[in-house]
Amino acid sequence: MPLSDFLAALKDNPYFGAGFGLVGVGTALAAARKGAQFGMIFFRRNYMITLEVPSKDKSYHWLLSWITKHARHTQHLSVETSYLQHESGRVHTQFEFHPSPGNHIIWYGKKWIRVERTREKQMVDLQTGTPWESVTFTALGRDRQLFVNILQEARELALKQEEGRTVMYTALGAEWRPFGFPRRRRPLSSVVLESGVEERIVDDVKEFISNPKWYTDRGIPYRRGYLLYGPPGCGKSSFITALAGELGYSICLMSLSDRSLSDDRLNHLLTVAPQQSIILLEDVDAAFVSRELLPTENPMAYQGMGRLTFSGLLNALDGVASSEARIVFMTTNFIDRLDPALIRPGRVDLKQYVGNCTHWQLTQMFRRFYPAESASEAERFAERALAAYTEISAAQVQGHFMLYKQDATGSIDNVARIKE
Ligand SMILES: Nc1ncnc2c1ncn2[C@@H]1O[C@H](COP(=O)(O)OP(=O)(O)OP(=O)(O)O)[C@@H](O)[C@H]1O
Repeated sequence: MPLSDFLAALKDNPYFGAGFGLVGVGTALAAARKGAQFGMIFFRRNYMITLEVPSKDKSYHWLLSWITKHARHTQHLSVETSYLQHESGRVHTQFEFHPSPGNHIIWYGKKWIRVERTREKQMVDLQTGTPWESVTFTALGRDRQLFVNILQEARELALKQEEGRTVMYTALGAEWRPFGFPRRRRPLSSVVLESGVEERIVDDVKEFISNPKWYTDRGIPYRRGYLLYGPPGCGKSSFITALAGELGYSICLMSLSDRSLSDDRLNHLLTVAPQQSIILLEDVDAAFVSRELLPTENPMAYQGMGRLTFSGLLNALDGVASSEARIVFMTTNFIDRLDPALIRPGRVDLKQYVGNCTHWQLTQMFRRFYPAESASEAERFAERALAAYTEISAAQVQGHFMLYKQDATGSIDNVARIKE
C-alpha cells in the first residue's frame, strides 16, 4: 500500500461517513462523523495492530535506537549525549539523535509503520524523576510477528553496541540504569593477583554459571556469594570488573551506605537486576559493623546509615532467587568488622584475601609493564621493592611505573621511593 493511502486511513477521515443521504447538512455532518468514527474503530480493530512500549520497559531504549536507525529521514530529532572510550583510552563525546516526540513513519518488513513517541508533561516517573514516555507502533495487518521481529532486532542492535564492553548499572529509584559509557572490557591478565587466586575464583564462577541443574535438583537457590577482602588498592574492584568482562556480564554497582536505600528497595533491586550481571556491593563494612564490635551506646551503627537495616540486608541476600545465575560480590578492607551472619556460607560461599604484592606479583607486573625487559630485571625489581617495603599495593606499583613509563632501569633504581 502506498504511504499516502496508509496515512489517509490513519487520519480521522469523513470518507467513511459519506453517502448517508441528504437529511440536512447538520444531521448529515453528525452522521458522517459518527460513521467515520465507527469506520475507524472497525478498521483499527480488524485491520491494524498496535504495540505500546512504556519508557519503564527494558526494551524502550533499545527501541529508540532501532527507530533512529530506521527513521533516517525524519527531520524532528532529540539528542542524547554519551561518552565513548576508545582503545587509546581517550574519551569521545557522542551525540545520538533519537526521533523527537511526535509521529514518525518507517518502512519495515514491506510495511509502513507509524511510530508515535509521546512524552507526558504532567506525569513524572516518581522513582526515576524522568518524564513518563512511551512509543506506540501502528501497522496495517494482523500479524504480530512484525513486532516480535522489531523487538528482537532492537535487542540485537543494542547487544552489538555493547560488544566488547562492560556495562555498569547503578540503582535509580527502583530500577537499574546504565551509567557512564560502557567500558572497554578489561582483560583478566591486566589484573595481577597472587598465583592461583584468579583461577580459583574464575573456575568457581564458571562452574556455578554452567550448572543450574545442580541447584534446582537440590532445591537450592541459584545464587552464589563472593567476598574479596584485603587492603586498599590491591585489585578487588579491578578484578571483579575484569571478571565481568571475561563472562560477558554487566555490573550492578550498589552502595549500602546510600541513605535512600531501604529494606524493600534493596530487596526489589536484587530481584530485578538485569540478566547476566554481577551485583557488586562495595565496602560492605562501611554500612554495617559487627554486633560484637558495636558500642552499646550507638545502636544506630548497627541499623545502618540509612533506612536499610542489617536484618533487611540479610533477608535481601537470602531472598535473591532467580532462574538466572545470581552472582553477588562484596568487597571490604576490614573483614573482621563484618558480622559473621553476613559472611556465613549461603550468603558468602567463597572468601578470598586479596593482599599486598608478593614477590611473584611484582615480577609479573614488571614484565607486563615492560615487556621488552628480561626476567632477571623483573627479579631485581621485586627484590629491591621488598627490601625497601614489606607492604606495597599493586596500585602503588602501578603509580610508580607510570612515573617511569619508558625507563625500566629508572623504575628499578628508584623503587625505594615508591611510596613517596
Ligand atoms: N592486582 C592488580 N593488578 C593490576 N593493577 C592493579 C591491581 N590492584 C590494583 N591495581 C590498580 O590500582 C588501582 C586501584 O585498584 P582497585 O580499585 O581495583 O583496588 P581495590 O582493592 O578495589 O581498592 P579498594 O579496597 O580501595 O576499593 C586500579 O587502577 C588498578 O588498575
